[in-house]
Formats: sequence, C-alpha cells, structure tokens
Amino acid sequence: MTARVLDGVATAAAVKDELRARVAALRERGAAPGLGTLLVGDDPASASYVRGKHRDCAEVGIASIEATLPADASQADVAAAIAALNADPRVTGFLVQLPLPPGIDERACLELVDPAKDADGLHPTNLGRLVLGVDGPIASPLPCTPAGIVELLARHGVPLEGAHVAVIGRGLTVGRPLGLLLTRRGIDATVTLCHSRTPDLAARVREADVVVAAVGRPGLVRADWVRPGAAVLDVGITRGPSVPGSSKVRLLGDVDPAVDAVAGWRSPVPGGVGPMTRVMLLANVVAMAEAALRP
Ligand SMILES: Nc1nc2c(c(=O)[nH]1)N[C@@H](CN(C=O)c1ccc(C(=O)N[C@@H](CCC(=O)O)C(=O)O)cc1)CN2
Repeated sequence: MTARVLDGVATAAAVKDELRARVAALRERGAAPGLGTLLVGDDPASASYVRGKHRDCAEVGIASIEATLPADASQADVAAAIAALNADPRVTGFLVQLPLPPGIDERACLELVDPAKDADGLHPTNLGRLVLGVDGPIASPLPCTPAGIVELLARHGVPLEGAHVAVIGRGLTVGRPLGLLLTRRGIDATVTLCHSRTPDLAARVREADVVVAAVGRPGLVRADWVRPGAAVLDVGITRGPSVPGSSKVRLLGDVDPAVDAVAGWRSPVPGGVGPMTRVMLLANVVAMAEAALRP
C-alpha cells in the first residue's frame, strides 16, 4: 500500500478561496477584519510563522497589524502590548505567538487577551466553551491546529464518526484541545490522548484508525506501530541538518516516512497540517468579524 496524501497546501488554498469571498462580503457591509500578532523575541521559526500569517492576511484581504518586542521584554511589557492590541479598533482578532521567551508566563499572557479578540482560541473562556461544546452562532474560535486537522480529514473524506483516534502529545495548542474537539457531538470520534508517560505507546497507536503525532520527536511513529489503512497526521516539525549543497534545512516530522507502506493516508511535513493551521487562523478572524455584525 502507498498512503494517499492529505494535502494541506491544496486544501488550504481551497479554504482561502472561500474566505476571500466572505471577506469581500464583510467589506461590503462596512466591516474591516484585521489580525494583530505579537511576536516576542527573535526565534527564527516563530518570526517566519508570523510573517506567513501576515502574507496570508494580504492574500484574502484581511488587514494586519504587527507588534514586536525584544527577547528581554518583561512580563509587564508583554502585558502592555496585549492591552494595546485589546484596545486597537483596527484589530478584530489577534494572537500571541508561542512559545514566549523563558521567564515570561505564557498562561498569564493568554489570560490577558480579550476573549472576543482571541484569534487562536486559546483564552480559558474559549477553551471552556470548547469543553462545554458550545456550537452555532455564538461558537467560540477553535485552536487553529486542531481545527485544521479536522478540516483536512473532512475535505479528504476520511471519516471520524465512530473512529478511534490516538493523539500523541498533550500540549496546549494541539493535543489537549484536539481531544476535546474530536469527541464533540457531530464529530463523535473516540480518543486516546497519549503522552510521554503512556505505557506501551506502540500498542495504543496500533489500535487507532487515525493517528495524530504532535510531539516534536523525528521518526517517533514507525511503520510497525500503524494499523494497515490508518490515517496518520504528522504535526511535529524538527529542523534537521541542511540539505547537501544547499542552505535549506531539512524539516523532520514525527512520522517515519516508511509508514507510507502501511497507512491509508498520511499528511506530509512540510505541506500537511502546517498550512491548515495558518488558514484556520484566517477562518477564525473572518468568523469573529461575521459574528460581530450579528444583532
Ligand atoms: N499562538 C500560536 N503559536 C503557535 C501556534 C499556534 O497555533 N498559535 N502553532 C505553532 C506554530 N505555527 C503557528 O503559529 C505554525 C507552525 C507551522 C506552520 C507551517 O506552515 N509549517 C510548514 C513548514 C514551514 C517551516 O516550519 O519552515 C508546513 O508544515 O508545511 C504554520 C504555523 C506553534 N506556535
């Protein structure tokens, strides 16, 4: 078997086309969606993700507002920058790029974001709404990577209802909220949320119809861990050695490429879940701007 590709680039492009039309409709009604970002420090990967978010905004017609702070910014500096984004009328949604530099309390910062402007869905109020299963017109923004994974599977026709999903990794941006999203009414998967202390991880993965690896350990998920035909989603991105004869670094996922011989579906790194994370951020900004127009 050769796994079919869960193509994040093509899927994100299709979602972007839909969003472009929704942004144009918002503008006709006098609304101007604007995404703010706060980048603290000089981590090259974070800086590149933030640049990508602003490029994406330009592509669909969303305004973007950038705030940056140096790596030695204090907790009070970060709090003040968040307060400024909360108060800025051009910013209809914003995010604090993670991780923050050592010494800054990430959770405390996330709590300072106005939940109505929380483009990442990581404020406790919005995570609480995810726990409560609040849906419909007052639905809260969803964390972007979990939402992107569900969208990627849906648009490739991979069923989740009744499926057993093994999620590896219990972090705030992926594993923990993904477990909540997948078990929501209407999605109806059964989830095993695995982590570094899960005994016999390989056995838990072997039971799964869908595997999501979000650990950051290259090649962790091996071919002999995967049930034949399973869908395997790779969220891990580790920068490896450069490609010989080039300045480009190799990006390594959590899934061993040999899994392709066993799996039914696999999302690549790059080009799988990453582009979906980016486009779901835009989807949140658009949905929040639409919600703000409702009486
Ligand atoms: N505030 C947040 N911080 C972080 C989040 C998040 O959702 N909100 N997620 C990640 C980083 N991230 C977005 O911020 C992100 C990661 C990867 C990609 C992506 O497109 N990756 C490419 C590869 C590009 C590369 O790494 O060179 C791919 O997979 O094709 C987009 C966004 C942590 N922080």
